[in-house]
Amino acid sequence: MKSLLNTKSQTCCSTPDNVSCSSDRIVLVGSPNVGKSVIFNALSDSYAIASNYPGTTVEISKGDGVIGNKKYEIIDTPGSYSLLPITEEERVAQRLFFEKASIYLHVIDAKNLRRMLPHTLQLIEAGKPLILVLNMMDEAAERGIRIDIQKLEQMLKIPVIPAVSNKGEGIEELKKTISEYSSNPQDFTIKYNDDIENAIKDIESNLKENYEVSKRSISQLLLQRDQVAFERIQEKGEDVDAIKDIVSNTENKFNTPTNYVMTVERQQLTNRIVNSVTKIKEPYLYNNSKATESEKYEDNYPNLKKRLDHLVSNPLTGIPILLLVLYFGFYQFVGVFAAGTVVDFLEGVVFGEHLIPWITQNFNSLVPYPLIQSLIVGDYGIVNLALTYAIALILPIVGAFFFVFSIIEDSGYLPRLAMLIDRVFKKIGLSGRAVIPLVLGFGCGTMATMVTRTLEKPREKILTTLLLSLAIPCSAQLGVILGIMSAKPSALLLWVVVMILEFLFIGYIAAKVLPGEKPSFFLEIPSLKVPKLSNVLIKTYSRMQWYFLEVMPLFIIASILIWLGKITGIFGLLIELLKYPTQWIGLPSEAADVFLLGFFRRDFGAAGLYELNKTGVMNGVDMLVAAVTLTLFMPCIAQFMMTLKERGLKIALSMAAFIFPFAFFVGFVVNYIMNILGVTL
Ligand SMILES: Nc1nc2c(ncn2[C@@H]2O[C@H](COP(=O)(O)OP(=O)(O)OP(=O)(O)O)[C@@H](O)[C@H]2O)c(=O)[nH]1
Ligand SMILES: [Mg+2]
Repeated sequence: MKSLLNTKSQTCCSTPDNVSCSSDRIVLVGSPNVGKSVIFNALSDSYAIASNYPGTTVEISKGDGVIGNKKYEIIDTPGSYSLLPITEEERVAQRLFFEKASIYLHVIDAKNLRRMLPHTLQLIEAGKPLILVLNMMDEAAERGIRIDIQKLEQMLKIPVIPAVSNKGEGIEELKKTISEYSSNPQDFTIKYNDDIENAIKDIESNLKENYEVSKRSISQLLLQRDQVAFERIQEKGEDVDAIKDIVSNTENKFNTPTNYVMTVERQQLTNRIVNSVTKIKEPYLYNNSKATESEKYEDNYPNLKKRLDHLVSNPLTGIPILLLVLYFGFYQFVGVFAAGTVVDFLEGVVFGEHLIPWITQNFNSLVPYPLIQSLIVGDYGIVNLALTYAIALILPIVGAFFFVFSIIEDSGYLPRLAMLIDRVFKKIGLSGRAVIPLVLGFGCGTMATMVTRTLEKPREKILTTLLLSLAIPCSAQLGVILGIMSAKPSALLLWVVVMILEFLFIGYIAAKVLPGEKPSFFLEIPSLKVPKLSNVLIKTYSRMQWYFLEVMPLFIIASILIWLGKITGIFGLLIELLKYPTQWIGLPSEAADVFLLGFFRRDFGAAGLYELNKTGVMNGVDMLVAAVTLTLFMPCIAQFMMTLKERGLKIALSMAAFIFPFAFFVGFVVNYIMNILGVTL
């Protein structure tokens, strides 16, 4: 699967003369949502999505950048809180830690120094060439926090650069510091208690090989039973058993896990540093010495934002606001405007009246072979099906969705929505964290399946992947369904109700059946921000580009497969077979075509439904049943491949085996109930 992000990499040969050819690396690390991707974008020639919610970056992205007159490979990593990873994407960042890098940039949020500095201390101890970027200085200032940068530099013995990276402030200074950086390993150590120190020394003396990080630092990781560190020393052929003995002996000396003991001591040192370098301005100072750090900040949060924050987070006002966002953002803008007005114009006028007749005519006169003609310009040919659907139908809908989604994500609304929904989600075995991949699923299920990496527990990942495959329609499908059914609002409403019930029902049952640990909910809540138009546009563009590159080849492959299926007769046979379940759920047999298309892509099927609707063979109830069945249907090929990649063959196949009969079963039940009640729509 292609990376979500552009990874342009040039060879040294293409470097201009005045730029030295080097493979030096700059690695950006730090907690989620501190601005790493914004800085990556400023330093490199590539683009990584930057959003106002934690866990935007789930894969490493690479780009090249010229700083001073030297060329660097720049690497953006998923957020990680410390050197000890918990989630999968933190592990991604950690693996890189054992590789060579010329410079590490630790990006932290200046208003959360106390929480983020322990990670800096770990990086310094690892002997990595390090620059500390104190980002979000504007928000720190807003809360009355003053940081003495020079003093912090002296205490840590590394360069510290204050920045407001989304406004470009501090970037030039950062570049200058990078180009002047002379990588002297720092002689900075945190002194732990004697038992820990002795264990560290013992482990160090057992490590015979050379590493890219200090032995002291590896020993500390081993002492905390870090998996990646153990993998690393095993690869190098060290005496793992002897080291494990030291680790267990040390653990026996404490009542609490070694990891905890060390974290507390590191935090104490951090507190001493933070107390001596920061000042909170008087008017902002919270007059309660027992208040926690976050409570103090809470009090310093500007008033308007605080009120708005309260409105969106409190269920009484939050739920109506959510409904308004859904109605205007998704129904009106994506459904009515993009899937209705824009698609009608593009598909009906631009493609239908001009482009397709023109291409067909010219092609047919140039290539007089009917077989080839049907492949290229036939009803299901590449031009009619792949190009028209991908460009005139799907692209505007996906674009509109990502435009709205980018505004929402940039404002910081998503994590608040996660908090709001957490309680309901607990009942279906999920945590509020799952809101982000699930909402993203309304855009593109493939992308969303990848984002399930940000979830903590395997069980929650499986559940979310299943719900994404089963119950969440992607924007292309949603757009088409909204477009068709907006003519029959009651059918649309019923469709929404059936989907919600089914989502909750499957979630509830799956949560009961699936073994595994339940998720805890911990999500950092970023500040509310006014979304920046340029940021929203560039994000929408980059996601559309990704979607387009992902979709286009699949559409073309699907067209070819359909063509092959048609000329070999396999297609006809499959349609005949599919007619049984189709009729069983009360639909006209023509709908079998739609379901077969749905095999190739779910939105493809929805587009088929759109065509079928135009012929007028289906009534309101039929449309409802078809839309329900199709939404539940197997996801598109791309999403299936991603599920396979993220969850493995066994789980992906089990999901598929469940989804197919289940979709028809629900279609049957809906049709049955409608008939019994004598509903006409
Ligand atoms: N106020 C303010 N906002 C910033 C600053 N730098 C970045 N942001 C915003 O903070 C949010 C997070 O930025 P990202 O670059 O996505 O953060 P990240 O560290 O890559 O996050 P993950 O990929 O989730 O780990 C975005 O909305 C940025 O526009 C800053 O200096 N000040
Ligand atoms: Mg990022």
